[in-house]
Amino acid sequence: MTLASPSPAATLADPAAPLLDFRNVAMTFPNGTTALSGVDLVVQRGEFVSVVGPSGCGKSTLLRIASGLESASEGTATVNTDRIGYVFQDATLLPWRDVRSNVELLAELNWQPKRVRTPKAQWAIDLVGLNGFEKHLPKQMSGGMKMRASLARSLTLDPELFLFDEPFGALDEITRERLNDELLKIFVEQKFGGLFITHSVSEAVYLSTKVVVMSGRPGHLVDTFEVPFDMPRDPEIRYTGEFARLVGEVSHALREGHS
Ligand SMILES: Nc1ncnc2c1ncn2[C@@H]1O[C@H](COP(=O)(O)OP(=O)(O)OP(=O)(O)O)[C@@H](O)[C@H]1O
Repeated sequence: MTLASPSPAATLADPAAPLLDFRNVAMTFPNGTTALSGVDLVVQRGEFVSVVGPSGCGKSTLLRIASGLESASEGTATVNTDRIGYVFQDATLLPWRDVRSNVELLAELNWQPKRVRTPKAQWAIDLVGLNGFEKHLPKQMSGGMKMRASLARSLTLDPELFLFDEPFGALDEITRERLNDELLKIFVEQKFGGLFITHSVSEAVYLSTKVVVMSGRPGHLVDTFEVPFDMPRDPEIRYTGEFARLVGEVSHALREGHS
């Protein structure tokens, strides 16, 4: 699903400030479960940060706090924009709407007039490679196409901060790699800040400018890796020794943080 944030925990107006700035963020739910503790995390404009960590360590909770859907129980969670895109693993398109009207949905809910939202939706449809499929219903689309439509729906709001909760987790390997390349192309063009949750270390390294590794619950950051490969990223980088080495280092940190 794609969302525009209602209102993040705190917002600043300073354009030089990081898009997202978490300091010592902790989250304990009313039932006593502590999902996060002492999380410090910054996402700057033009940074693509992936988070990897064991199941249940609080990754989705982190995104929900960033989006304003949850409030941190301790620390400060500052988001320096109200233009937030949110893409979930499930594309959650409305089954009775075709691609075009699904993509227009958020703009419609944001009261954008049709003369503005229709060309904007077409721009987003073109950007994600769904040109020619505007009249297709979700039941006529593959998982990859639905995810493209979900991305396009969020792009209509020109997000400055894009939150991704395992968007490609349910897709086959080839479709996932293709969508990774398309997302990177959009990232390079649109220059948003990205916060991307994934269980795939190689996906994290391929997409990101920075990979952070979380410990088991309560989740906190145990390691950060700067990714040295240039943007736009050459797909062939995936098959190099340098790439494999970095994937190995992140996987090792993940295992250490888990034990
Ligand atoms: N609303 C809630 N109330 C109580 N506990 C919750 C709530 N939401 C999440 N939790 C718990 O907080 C912990 C972190 O959940 P979260 O979904 O953030 O983890 P995750 O790292 O995204 O997991 P996964 O990788 O399996 O998707 C889990 O133990 C989960 O059961």
